[in-house]
Amino acid sequence: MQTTQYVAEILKELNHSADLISDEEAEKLVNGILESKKVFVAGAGRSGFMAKSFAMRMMHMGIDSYVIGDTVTPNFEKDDILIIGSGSGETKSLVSMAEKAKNIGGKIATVTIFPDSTIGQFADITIKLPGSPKDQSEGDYQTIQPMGSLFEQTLLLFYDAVILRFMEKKGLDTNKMYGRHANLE
Ligand SMILES: O=C([C@H](O)CO)[C@H](O)[C@H](O)COP(=O)(O)O
Repeated sequence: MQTTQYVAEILKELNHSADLISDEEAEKLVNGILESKKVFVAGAGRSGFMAKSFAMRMMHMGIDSYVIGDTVTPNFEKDDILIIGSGSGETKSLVSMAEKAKNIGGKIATVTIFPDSTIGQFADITIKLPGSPKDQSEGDYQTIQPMGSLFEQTLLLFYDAVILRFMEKKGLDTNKMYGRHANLE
């Protein structure tokens, strides 16, 4: 198959994924962000790249958003929300982070393929995305892509859709947001 045909196949998979996401669950995340003082995002590997993109757009909207692991990330407190994107819901560093955040008392949200996973059990808000985990022997979802690629792409699209929903609720537009974009790059 040619590369562009693979692009078309990936888009077909993503189109199908979009139909399987719950708006009710998504709205809980939007409201959770709205009600929180600071917003922390976390994810490992490729899921972590999507989290960084999400944090950047939240910053553009004027939200106090931070990526776990960055040097300037402050302390997590009771009024804050931690959003963990993890296909498997079992990535060890994220499990212990979720446990710690739970003990501190803030809100935990997770975007995952497996709501019953260990991270899912710590979460107050769970958004289930379709896809296959990185160890494809642990899922039966059909995808032509390796490991968790479909989940990770869906995660980025989902985060971008949450941004659009948030912009709609707050009456924000791209020009207002661009005013906050880094001007020393
Ligand atoms: O980087 C990743 C890998 O390439 C899988 O496709 C994962 O995003 C990383 O290992 C985190 O895994 P999950 O927590 O299960 O998303």
